[in-house]
Amino acid sequence: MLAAQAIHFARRGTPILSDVTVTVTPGKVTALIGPNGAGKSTLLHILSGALPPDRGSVHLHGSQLADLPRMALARLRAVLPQTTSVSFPFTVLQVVLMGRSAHAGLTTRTEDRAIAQDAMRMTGAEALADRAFTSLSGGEQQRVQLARVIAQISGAPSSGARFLLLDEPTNHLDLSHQLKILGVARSLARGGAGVFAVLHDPNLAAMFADQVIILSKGRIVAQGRTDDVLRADIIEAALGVRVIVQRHPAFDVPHIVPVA
Ligand SMILES: Nc1ncnc2c1ncn2[C@@H]1O[C@H](COP(=O)(O)OP(=O)(O)OP(=O)(O)O)[C@@H](O)[C@H]1O
Repeated sequence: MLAAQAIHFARRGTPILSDVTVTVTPGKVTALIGPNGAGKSTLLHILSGALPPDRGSVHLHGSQLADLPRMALARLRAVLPQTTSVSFPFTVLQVVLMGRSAHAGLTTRTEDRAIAQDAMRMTGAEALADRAFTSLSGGEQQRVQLARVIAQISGAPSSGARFLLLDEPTNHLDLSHQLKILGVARSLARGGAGVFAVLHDPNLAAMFADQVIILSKGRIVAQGRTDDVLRADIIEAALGVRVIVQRHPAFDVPHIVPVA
């Protein structure tokens, strides 16, 4: 279990997060949605341990994040940031293998290479393995970074569930790859991982998440089962868009139609 309790965070005296309590549950996909500037990335950074909250606590398997050694933390949770930069022309395989450094240090074992290959296969990046990362398109780079974080939490069983924290994982992806990547996230969750994903499209949240959290102006306005949270009144109040919520024609999930 990865749990943030009563988080408060401010920058230069401006509150960014106020009294935020969330739980990322192993076996489930939790989607975080909310308008631009709501504090979603900030919350993800706090959940990852990269940013200490001003008040409140974050626990992973019962330990305070700040008490976990960095390498142990890196083996238990991987983070896909909103933007990543690789300036040296590493190959795609080298970038994905960087995800294994928390397990193998600077050496590459046969199993790390196999895990990297598997992760690249999952995200449709295997054909790119020998390309220079810097030569890839935005969507290709995103799929490689996703393979890197999947590789980071793969491998021999750990003492507890692992967590994937994804900030807009569908960024730059075409529709086919959006569905593929979120399908991979869901199957990793079905395999026992806890997945926390910042998403902008409530329909993708409806299709792939088990739980949805809506953040607005640094406060949680709704959280719970997808069906309970993705309601027209809640979405309209939080996102400021008039919507009609129907049932999806193909799946038993909400389908949100914006009304201009
Ligand atoms: N380093 C910083 N210094 C000052 N303000 C910051 C800093 N980082 C973020 N903020 C502010 O904190 C607020 C929340 O930012 P955050 O990136 O968490 O929002 P978000 O919900 O992820 O937004 P988006 O959907 O646009 O990515 C915003 O008003 C942002 O301008």
